[in-house]
Amino acid sequence: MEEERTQSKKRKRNKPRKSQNNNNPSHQKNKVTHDPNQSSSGLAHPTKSSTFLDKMRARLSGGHFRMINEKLYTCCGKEALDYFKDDPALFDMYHTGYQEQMSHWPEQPVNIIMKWLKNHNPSLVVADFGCGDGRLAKNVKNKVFSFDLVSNDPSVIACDMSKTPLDSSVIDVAVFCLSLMGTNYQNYLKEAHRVLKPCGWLLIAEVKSRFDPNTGGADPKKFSKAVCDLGYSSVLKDYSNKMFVLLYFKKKDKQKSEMKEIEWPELKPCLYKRR
Ligand SMILES: C[S@@+](CC[C@H](N)C(=O)[O-])C[C@H]1O[C@@H](n2cnc3c(N)ncnc32)[C@H](O)[C@@H]1O
Repeated sequence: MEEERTQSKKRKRNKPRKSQNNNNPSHQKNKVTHDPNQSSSGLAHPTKSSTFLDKMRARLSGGHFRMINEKLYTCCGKEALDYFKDDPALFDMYHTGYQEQMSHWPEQPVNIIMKWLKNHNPSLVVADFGCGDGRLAKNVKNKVFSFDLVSNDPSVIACDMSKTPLDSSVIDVAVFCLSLMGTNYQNYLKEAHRVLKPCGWLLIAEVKSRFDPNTGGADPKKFSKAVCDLGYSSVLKDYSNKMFVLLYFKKKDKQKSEMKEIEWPELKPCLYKRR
């Protein structure tokens, strides 16, 4: 019972209250609010207090983002799916904060993956696992199946990416761009292996600190070995970017008939600091 109460407290801590959802335009649409900075002419004066309010709003929004981000890194895919099903507005809140964080990165990994695809045959069929706003699909000529926990766009398929609706061996390139978030991340890579054709590509972009053993991150060699044991060959590891690593694997042509137990290293959550 005590355990249950603690769990329930934890659940509450991991969820911003729905009524606090000031950042979601859909929640604001039908709301009439009184803004003390609004003059009788209806034009807002950029007063000191509006700057203060803006700062407070930004702080609240940043806090919500960090809370949702931590939740996604500390639960399995099924729980993450239920979390957003319960309140889809949290997904917009997460992505507003995520875009804010990414705006401070000198280079976005999704752009590198776009360039890679543009340098390869556009007939390659792509699956974007954890596609976010589906930017990859919108910027390449390839046929892209985009998956995420919530779909705000008809081109995005909402699902837990450990179980996509794709048939086996239909994909040429599987992309995970900063999306190995769940505690069961290995199930996402297994799903990618199932849907990839023999010799298909697996491209992984991940936050560098998650693969830095000096700061509590996983040993990249152990991660790479686990992926190879699943049935891939490592083709290239690119550590040149300050913020993220890019790992390129190819699915083996022939799979071993008996699979040995794979030792997956734990991937630490990527928690963003308050700015
Ligand atoms: C950090 S964002 C990156 C988005 C996009 N790939 C990019 O690079 O801009 C990670 C995305 O993975 C999604 N995600 C995490 N776990 C997932 C799961 N189990 N199934 C589907 N999507 C998932 C999140 O909802 C989020 O949109």
